[in-house]
Amino acid sequence: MKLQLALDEMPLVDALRFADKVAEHVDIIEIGTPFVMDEGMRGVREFHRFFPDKEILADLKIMDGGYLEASYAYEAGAAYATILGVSDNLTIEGALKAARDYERKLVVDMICVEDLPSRIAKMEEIGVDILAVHTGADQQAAGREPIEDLKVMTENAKKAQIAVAGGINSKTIDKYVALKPEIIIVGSAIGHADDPVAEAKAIKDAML
Ligand SMILES: O=C([C@H](O)CO)[C@H](O)[C@H](O)COP(=O)(O)O
Repeated sequence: MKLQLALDEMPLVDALRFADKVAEHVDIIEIGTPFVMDEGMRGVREFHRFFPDKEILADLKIMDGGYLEASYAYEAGAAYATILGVSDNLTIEGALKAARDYERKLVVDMICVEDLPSRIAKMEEIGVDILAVHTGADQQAAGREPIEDLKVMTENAKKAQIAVAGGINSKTIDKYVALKPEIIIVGSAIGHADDPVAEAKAIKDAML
């Protein structure tokens, strides 16, 4: 089980310093969507350069132009790029072709997918690598969390690896670990913690 640290809100230099502090507890470093919007692929390139031993994920949340946009992430050194599960199947197939051409992985973010079981089946038919259950920041603010969607995912996914994101922290980690996803994604709980190293360590320790 891998811990993915989502870096969403920091300027590049602050994010590099921050990641350096918590890196020993982290397996995948995510260049989050707001970060990518702010810095573009420079963020991906710099993290790949400074953290050659970590896998880098570019959270592009692709919605169109699957091959081209995923290629940007892989060219910059990302091991993973993300695409939205609500995208057209042709877009997902294009991004998956890019993943195969670059020998990297494609993560489908299932945020806002209404019929999870049927979309999971379609994504597995297309052959995507990883399916991510995700309760977004705005839904979190309305009191929602991803545990029920994760249960649906674990009951329905047959081949794809599973990731989960959405406000997970050291107090809630155990119930997510119990469902055995391959990747647990944590952003604000570590990024906003008084002691980010202790929070990252507590989360990673719960996964061991
Ligand atoms: O993907 C994310 C969100 O859409 C902002 O881009 C976050 O990186 C992801 O949800 C993890 O962050 P937390 O929910 O704060 O743990």
